[in-house]
Parts: sequence; C-alpha cells; structure tokens
Amino acid sequence: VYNYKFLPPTCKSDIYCHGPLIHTVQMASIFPDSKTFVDMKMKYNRNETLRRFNDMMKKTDNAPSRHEVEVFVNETFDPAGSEFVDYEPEDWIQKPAFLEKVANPELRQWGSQLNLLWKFLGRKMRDDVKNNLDRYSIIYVPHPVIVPGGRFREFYYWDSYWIIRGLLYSQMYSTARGMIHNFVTIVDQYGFIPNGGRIYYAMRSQPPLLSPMVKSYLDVTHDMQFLKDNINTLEKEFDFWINNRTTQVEKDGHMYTLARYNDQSRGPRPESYREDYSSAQVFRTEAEKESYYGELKTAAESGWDFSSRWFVLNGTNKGNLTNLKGSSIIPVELNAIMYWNAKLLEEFNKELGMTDKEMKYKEIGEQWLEAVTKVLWHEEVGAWLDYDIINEKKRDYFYPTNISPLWTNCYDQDKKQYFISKVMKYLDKKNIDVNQAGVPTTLEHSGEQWDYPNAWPPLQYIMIMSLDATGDDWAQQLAYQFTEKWVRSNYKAYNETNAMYEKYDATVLGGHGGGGEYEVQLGFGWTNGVIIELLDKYGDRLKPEEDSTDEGSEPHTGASTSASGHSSTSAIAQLLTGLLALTATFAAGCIGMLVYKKRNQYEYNWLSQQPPQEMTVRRNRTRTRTRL
Ligand SMILES: OC[C@H]1O[C@H](O[C@H]2O[C@H](CO)[C@@H](O)[C@H](O)[C@H]2O)[C@H](O)[C@@H](O)[C@@H]1O
Repeated sequence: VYNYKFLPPTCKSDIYCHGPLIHTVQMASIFPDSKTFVDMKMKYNRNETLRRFNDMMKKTDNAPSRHEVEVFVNETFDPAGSEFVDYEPEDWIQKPAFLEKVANPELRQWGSQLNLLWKFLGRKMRDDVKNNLDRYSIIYVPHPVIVPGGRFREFYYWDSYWIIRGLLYSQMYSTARGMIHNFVTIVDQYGFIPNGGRIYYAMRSQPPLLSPMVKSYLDVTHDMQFLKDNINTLEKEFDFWINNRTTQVEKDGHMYTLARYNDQSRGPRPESYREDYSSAQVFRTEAEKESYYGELKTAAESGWDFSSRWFVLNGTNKGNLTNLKGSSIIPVELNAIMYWNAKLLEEFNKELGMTDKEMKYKEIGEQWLEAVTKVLWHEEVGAWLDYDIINEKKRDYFYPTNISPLWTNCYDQDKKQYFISKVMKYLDKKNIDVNQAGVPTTLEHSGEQWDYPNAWPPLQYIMIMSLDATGDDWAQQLAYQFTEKWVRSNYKAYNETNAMYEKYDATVLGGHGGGGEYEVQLGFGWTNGVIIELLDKYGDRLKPEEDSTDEGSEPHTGASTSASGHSSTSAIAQLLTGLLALTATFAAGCIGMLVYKKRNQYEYNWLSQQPPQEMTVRRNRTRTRTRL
C-alpha cells in the first residue's frame, strides 16, 4: 500500500497547491487551460482571499455554479502573467558571430530572426513580486529570464540548458550568466532546482543540467571567479540527486547505484489539477490515487510528460496514463547525465586546485560508468536501454536517449570503436532515418505528446551531439543527416506559419507536433537555441531545402519536395523567388513584431498564444486550424 500520508503537498500554499479553494476553482473549468488559474496573482493577502472564498461557498450552500466561481476568481485574482514587466535584454546584439558562419542567405536571415526572438521571450519581474511574494505563485529570481513561450511564462529547468547555449551563441553572456545565477540562488533556497519557476513545481525537478550549463558558460567566457563563487552550490544540487533520487539495482550478484525520477509529494499537479483529479477516479482507494498522482509528477520530472516510455503493463510499454510507473524505471539519459555531472565536478575542482574533491568525484564517476555499463548496456541489442525495476528486465524500445551515453562520454573510451559500431547497427536496424523531418520520440503511437510521431528539439540535439561526439566519420555523417532534416523542417514551418514550435512532427516536413493535454506552444526557447547551435556548427553546408545538385543527401519521398517547386526552376528564378519570399517573410515578421509591441505583452500576442488572427497549419497532410 502506497504510504502517502506522510508526504508533503505539492507546495505549502492552500491557494495555489492544495485545499478547497484550488479544488473548487479548478474543477469549475473556467479556463480552457488549468495552468491559467495557478498563474494568477492574488489581489488580496491569503487570509482575505480565503475569507472571500468561504463567503462565496456559504452563500452558495457549498455548491457554487461555474459562473459564481468565475465571478469570485475575477474579483479576487489578477490575470496570469501580472508578475512581469516588458524587458529587452541589454546585452542583445544585432549581428552575433554565428550568423557569419551561415553560408546560405535564407538560413542566415532566419538565424537573424531567431536571434531577434530572444527580445520577445525575455521576462523581468516587477519589484512588487519581491515585496509581496505571498500573492504570487512565481518563484522570485533576481535576474531576467528567457522563457520557453506561450503558456510557459516562467523558467523551465532543462529547457534552460538549450536556451542558455543559444544565448551564448548569440553572445548574450550576461543574460546567460544571470539565468545560471538565478538557478544558484534557487538551489541555495530549495536545495535543488524545481521543474519550473512556480511554487507548484517545487517538489519535483527536471533532468539535472546545471553543471553542464556552467560548463557551457565557462567554455565561452572562462569566468573562473563565477565557478569559484558557485562550486559549492553545484555540489549541493548533485547531492540532492544522489540523496533523493537513487536506488540500488542488483545485477549478476552485484548491487549498483543508479538514478531515477521520483516525485515525493501528495495531490494532483496544481497546473493540471482537473485533468489529474478526473483521471484518478478510475482508482478506488486514496492510496491508489495518490500513487497515481506521484507517477504523473514523476513523469513530469523526467521532462517527458507524458509518454509510453513510462507505461508498465505486464512488463510491456502498452497501456495508458493509469499504467504510469516511471519511478520504477532506470532511465538511460538521467544516468548518463549523472555521470556527466560527476565528471564536471571532478574537472571544476581540479581547476580550482581542490584535489580531495577532485578525487571524490572521479571515484563517483567511475562507479557510475560501471553501473551504467553493467545494468543499461546490452551488447546483443547494441544500445543502452532503460531498466524496469518491477519486472527486473530491460525495456527494449527505441528512444533517442538510448544513445545518450555517447553524448556525455559515459562509456569505456578504450572501447570506442566497439560501442560506435554496435550503436550504428542498432540505429540502422531501427530504421530511424526513414522519417523525413526528424527523429521520433518513440515508435509508439499513444496520443501522448512524448510519443510517435512527435519530434522534440532536446531529443534531436541529444541524438545529433551523441553521434557527433564520437568523432567517427560514419556517425558524424548520420548526425549531419539528422541535422539537415531538422533544420529544413523547422525552417519550412517557420516560413509557412511565421512561428517556432515547442515540438514538431517527425513524419511531415514542416509539420508541428500535437497530442497530450495542452495545445502546441509557440515561441519557443529550446527550439530556437537548438537551431542557432546547429546553424553555428553546420551553417557552412546547410541549405534550406534539397536541390538537384545535392550529393549524399538521402532520397526523400514526394511529400518532402519543396511546395514552391524550387528544384525544377533555373538558378536565377530560384534566387529571385528566394529573395521575394525572404522579403515577404521579413515584412510579415516586422508587422508581427509591431502588433506584438502594441498589444498587452501577456494576453494578446502570438508568443502567449492569444490570437490576433487564425491561421491554417499543415499537419499529417490534413489541414487543422491553429491559433497564433
Ligand atoms: O502543464 C503540463 C506540463 O507542462 C510542462 O511540460 C512541458 O513543457 C515544459 C516547458 O517547455 C518542458 O520542460 C516539458 O518537457 C514538457 O513536457 C511542465 O514541465 C510539466 O511539469 C507540466 O506538468
């Protein structure tokens, strides 16, 4: 029986996290997205807010209508997003060096527009937040942040890794430094980094990428003082994962320590309260319901919310959300990242002359590498695989993360060729490259957003950088093929809809992703960061679309042929068409930006998904209406 009684709620607040108020408001369905309510600011202090709520309940005999709840919310709360003021990053520059590396003029122009988007994703908190913290659900941070976009109005932990790398390529060093420093202050306060910048996320984290963020920053700035000032905090964050997220796995008579995602709190996710509470009704007992809530939050901690990757049904990945068992799965990338953390802490301490600590982390790294290899590597498969603790067996399903130990060098470097050739054969067998627009998240079509056919920026990045990091020709060629598909698809979607998406469709060139519990979001922090880095790395040879002179590119299916038929036109016509399209896109972009500047920043712009207009976006060869 799940012992939930001693678990704390998702946060202390009886407005934003638990208790009758959030239950009544969220179950009344006054907003299409449950996250809207928990992002609203209280007009009054907690006691007064509760007094008004109790009054309303008394007047309505504890059964308020939807309208009565709506009136209460409008009278007692300010709109979501009230914590921010307009902010344009001070270190933004118009022509960062990465643009010079992009040979193709269309892609260079696009890169320039992506660089511009940092201005529209910047958020700075009002002073009032600091002075009246108890009226907000936002977690106060001292420096401005770049947010993902749309409904995601606050920082997200793992998203920030790709955002910060993008900022560094855009030469926005002080914004990047500020974001990392925000995380440092949060670890000092909470002991770890929450999933996102809201108190309702404060009992779970996301993949631990703080030390890798610091490494990215140091590689560019060599700011050793920053490292010296913050090394203890980086170690503290690592300790959180070691102390709260590891478990023992037995293999061939030996015990190994490995990490897993594992939320330890009570109640539904406040930002998806109605969804969680309603779907939990299939369970009979409180203990079963609480265990289910725990699994939902554990999946959210992984960043893959939700996916068949966390379904365990009779030892398979079939089922639905009620079969979530992520806390009993040892995930490959989390352990590859834990190894990376240990190696970075070893390296950082070495640079600071802290020999004892350098040795300590060296030893932890060695133990992790051994555990990952013994428990997660499978020679007969040719890949690392997640491990199912319940059924004591490997989960032999394709995920891009199955090769993530190549990204973090979490394998025996003396056997590099052995690992590379095994992995290349594995990928070949899985036929991943048949998809024309990227690498799918899984091969399961569950309808969840972290499943087929969705393709996510961080997973493309992990796949590409894993292959590239090997230094092997064959692997690097495949990395480039994946890059080409991804860049072309993102570019096509941008040209057609003037938007960058949080996720795409691996099977449709220019198609955005879908599924899951909320509408696909625009903006979008990690998407822009990944594309900027790929433009920097491969910009010398990337082209926006396949042309007849392309060599070495894979044959594409008919659906991937350019909608404008460029391949059959002459070079001059191509150039003119390109220039025309570019001017039109740029003009549309400028108009979009002007509209954006004129409207309320949070409620009526395309970054926050509110519609100045409706547009049609192609998806899976049918046309669906998407609000921009
Ligand atoms: O509100 C539902 C869930 O939304 C977030 O998850 C998704 O967006 C995040 C921001 O881009 C991203 O980090 C995550 O991988 C996505 O699945 C949030 O992180 C979840 O906790 C939340 O329940």
